[in-house]
Amino acid sequence: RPPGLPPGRWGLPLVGYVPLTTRSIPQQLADLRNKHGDIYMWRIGTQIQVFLHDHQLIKEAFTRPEFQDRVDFKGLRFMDPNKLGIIHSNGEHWHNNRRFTLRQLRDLGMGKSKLVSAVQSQSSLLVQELKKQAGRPAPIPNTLSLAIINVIWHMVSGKEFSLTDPKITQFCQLLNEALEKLNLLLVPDYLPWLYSVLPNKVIGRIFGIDRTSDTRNKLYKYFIDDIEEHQRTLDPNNPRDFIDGYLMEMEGRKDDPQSTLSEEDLTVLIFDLFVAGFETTTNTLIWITYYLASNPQGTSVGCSTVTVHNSCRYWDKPDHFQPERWLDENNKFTSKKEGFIPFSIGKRQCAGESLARMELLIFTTALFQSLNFSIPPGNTLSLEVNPGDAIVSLPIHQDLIVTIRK
Ligand code: HEM
Repeated sequence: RPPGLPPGRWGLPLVGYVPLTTRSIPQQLADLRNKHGDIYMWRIGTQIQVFLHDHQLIKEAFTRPEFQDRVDFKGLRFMDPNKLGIIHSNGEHWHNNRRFTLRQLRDLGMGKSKLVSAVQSQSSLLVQELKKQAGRPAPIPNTLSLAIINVIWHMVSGKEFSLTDPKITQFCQLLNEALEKLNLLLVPDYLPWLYSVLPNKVIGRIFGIDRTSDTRNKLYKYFIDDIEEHQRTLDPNNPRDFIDGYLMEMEGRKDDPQSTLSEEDLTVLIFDLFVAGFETTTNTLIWITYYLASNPQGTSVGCSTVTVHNSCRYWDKPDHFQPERWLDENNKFTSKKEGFIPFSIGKRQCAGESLARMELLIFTTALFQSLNFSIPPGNTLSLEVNPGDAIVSLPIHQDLIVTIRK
């Protein structure tokens, strides 16, 4: 064990600390925090992972350049071999794409933009769909995922799919498949000695790398088709969307040897926007319906997924649903609070925060203006995190009853 490490879980040689428990990852992190304090480590496989649990500490660390680069996960290279786009890129390449993405998201989502109208129309379609299941126990329909996908499509390429178009259903399935496989794909990165005992081909087969590449190629096909169509129809005096913006920037810098812009990079960047913006927003909305179904008096809620959000240091009764904690002394809503960092802090903080906040506001308002959500009689609703996922805090899929508001 190297010196200077914080306390925590070390575990066995080669495999590290493997938790033999049904407790979810956030619950285990909370246990570790209670035992070891604000900084501790967990050796997962042979990789040492250090966790920080204090708002100020996180801020101090994540705003420093040393914490800006992504870990070089081999598993993720199967998704994106050249580390393009924004999520896996580093250095100048990442910096350029991040600046471009933030600017585009700001310009496309401003004021009463077409993007705001797209979010409003997708939320109305979802409400109509939910009305069809009024009065009977049923899970939140897949339409929610399709609506969130459509918002990102709209931003990226100025259009959206009809919800009955089989192309969007297939796209949604592919995206879910790619996201589900991410956990498995990363396993060999935590057990790197596997590469010296097994041929790459066998590792590829066991950990789903082959199948993930296939899923990735099918998803990329959607983006490549759209990029080609935009190249044919681009009017530089009237940029329509994210793709047009990128193509114009690429053209403007075509003689610049420092430029990192390319069609391939744009394809990965679009994929990254879906990876980062789909599951997060969809599941936050599902959590909102669950919390409101369990607490019919409630008015608004922010979904917290990390241990800081459950720390008594910042929150009185952190595990209680208390929407009034978001009101200041003058009863005014306040969205910024010490101990609330759902979009992270610092250099890598969420690039889509403004879009996500706009979507959450419009969808939540549309849903709760027309509908009530409740727990089916005789059932209980679990607000536990689905233990199967380590990356996003997924809710467990359960039935709710939708009632139409008079
Ligand atoms: C409720 C919804 C969302 C939540 C809670 C959320 C949260 C986060 C968090 C915590 C990170 C930092 C991850 C890290 O440590 O590297 C992140 C990164 C990112 N998010 Fe979001 N996000 C949401 C929605 C969105 C949306 C709608 C988009 C855009 C379509 C988006 C785009 C991104 C991108 C591009 C990054 C990577 C930034 C980089 O590596 O520089 N997110 N998000």
